[in-house]
Amino acid sequence: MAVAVLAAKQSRDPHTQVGACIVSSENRIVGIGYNKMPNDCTKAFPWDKEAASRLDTKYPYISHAELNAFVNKTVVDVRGCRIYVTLFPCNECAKIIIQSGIHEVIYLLDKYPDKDETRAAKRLFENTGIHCRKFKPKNEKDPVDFYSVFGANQEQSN
Ligand SMILES: O=c1ccn([C@H]2C[C@H](O)[C@@H](COP(=O)(O)O)O2)c(=O)[nH]1
Repeated sequence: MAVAVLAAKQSRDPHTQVGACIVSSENRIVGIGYNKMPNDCTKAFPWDKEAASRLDTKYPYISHAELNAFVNKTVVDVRGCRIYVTLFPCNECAKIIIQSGIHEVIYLLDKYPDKDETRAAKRLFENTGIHCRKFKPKNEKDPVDFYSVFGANQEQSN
């Protein structure tokens, strides 16, 4: 999860930085990603959350952290791997996780539990038997500030 947090810090999304790290059954990191605009689109698209038209917001354009971790993978097959994500995956990312054969999702924060995208993702994971668990730092002295990507007090709210 520390690697996913570090990846999230690369994101230019001013509101929510997300990191993802795919790990093999032999505990090797095989893919890292963060939420970003697609290559060569960095300057052309807005980071706004709201606008008169959804087409003028960031949402239709962002390439999500999980997709980028999958695209960046260093192995042919990620079947049997687990994925560490700083944010509970949306339904589109859930589909990528399922289709790629990843069998476990470890998330840091479930920031949007009431969004349809999150609820659909949970249904997808439940139906496919993909195990999801919230990441728990091993102890308070852990040198990584896992929640720094979300700002203060996010840990308590979930
Ligand atoms: O599974 C997911 C869901 C979302 N993201 C990214 C997409 C956006 O850049 C942010 C969410 O922005 P908000 O301003 O918090 O709505 O998270 C992702 O990478 N993976």
